[in-house]
Amino acid sequence: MITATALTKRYGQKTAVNDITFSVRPGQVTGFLGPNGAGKSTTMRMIVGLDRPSAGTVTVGGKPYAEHRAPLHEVGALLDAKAVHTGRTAENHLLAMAATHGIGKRRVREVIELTGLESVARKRVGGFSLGMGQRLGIAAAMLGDPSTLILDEPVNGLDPEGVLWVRQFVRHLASEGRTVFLSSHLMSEMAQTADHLIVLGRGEIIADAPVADIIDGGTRPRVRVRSPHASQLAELLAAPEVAVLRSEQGLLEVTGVDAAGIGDLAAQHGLAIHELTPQNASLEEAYMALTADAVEYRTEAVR
Ligand SMILES: Nc1ncnc2c1ncn2[C@@H]1O[C@H](COP(=O)(O)OP(=O)(O)OP(=O)(O)O)[C@@H](O)[C@H]1O
Repeated sequence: MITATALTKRYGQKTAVNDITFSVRPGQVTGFLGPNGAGKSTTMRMIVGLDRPSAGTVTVGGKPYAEHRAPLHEVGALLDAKAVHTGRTAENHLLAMAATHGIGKRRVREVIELTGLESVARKRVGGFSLGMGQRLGIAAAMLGDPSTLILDEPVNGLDPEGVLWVRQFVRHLASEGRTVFLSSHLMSEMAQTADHLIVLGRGEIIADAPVADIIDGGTRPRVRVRSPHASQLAELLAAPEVAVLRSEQGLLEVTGVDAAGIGDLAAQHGLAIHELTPQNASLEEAYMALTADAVEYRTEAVR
């Protein structure tokens, strides 16, 4: 369990994290989202004691990170996967880390197996692919068999197989009752991996809710309608609460009426319909709507 209370971090004039209060609960995967510069990494660094809060507190398992006698058993973190001594082999890197924390060789072998690094364990980390580096970072985070895992962008740059592996791995960790807190910019991945989301914008919390609630709350259901009478149908659908978008000849994207309503209306007027598909709301859309006011660098639409 991670508990942040009125947590604030200022760098000179810049307030990176502004008075945020949240909990990350055990037994589920909590995603941490937000535009670039929103304060995610700063928050994660404060959780593991790498940055000191300017105000407020953050605890893991009831205590600030630094007050745990064996912090690696409490929290495992992957914050910068590239921050590994490149001349060492993966195994030696893990053995060195284990030794400084009183962790035995057996656990090193276990985490190597757990993260699928057996075949490359004796190779130098300098020659590792990004995916292998991420696995090694996760192996290091797992060394102390911690009850809380904090992973900053664990799927960054991974191929689809690596992404799937991370997803299954973190879901498994949560199912064991651990607290899993991870950040990512990949919305579709987050939608499949996380149970709960905390969304940050300009250092403040803009959403803290189950994934399903965020998706439902941020988007209105849409229906895709294909008809040779699209124009006529669009006129019939016109109402203050209805939005009809014409993206191409014969195709309408309708919000404000469900598929049954559209189908019935078309039938009443004898209009043929060739397609009537309710569109699934996506986390990406909900996220864009939520963070529209919080992005530092807005891009113009590509024309
Ligand atoms: N050491 C520092 N000194 C000064 N400003 C900093 C420092 N670290 C972070 N910042 C600023 O604090 C803000 C939050 O940065 P942070 O890296 O936490 O954001 P983030 O949400 O992790 O972004 P990204 O998605 O780009 O990784 C940014 O405006 C950043 O420039």
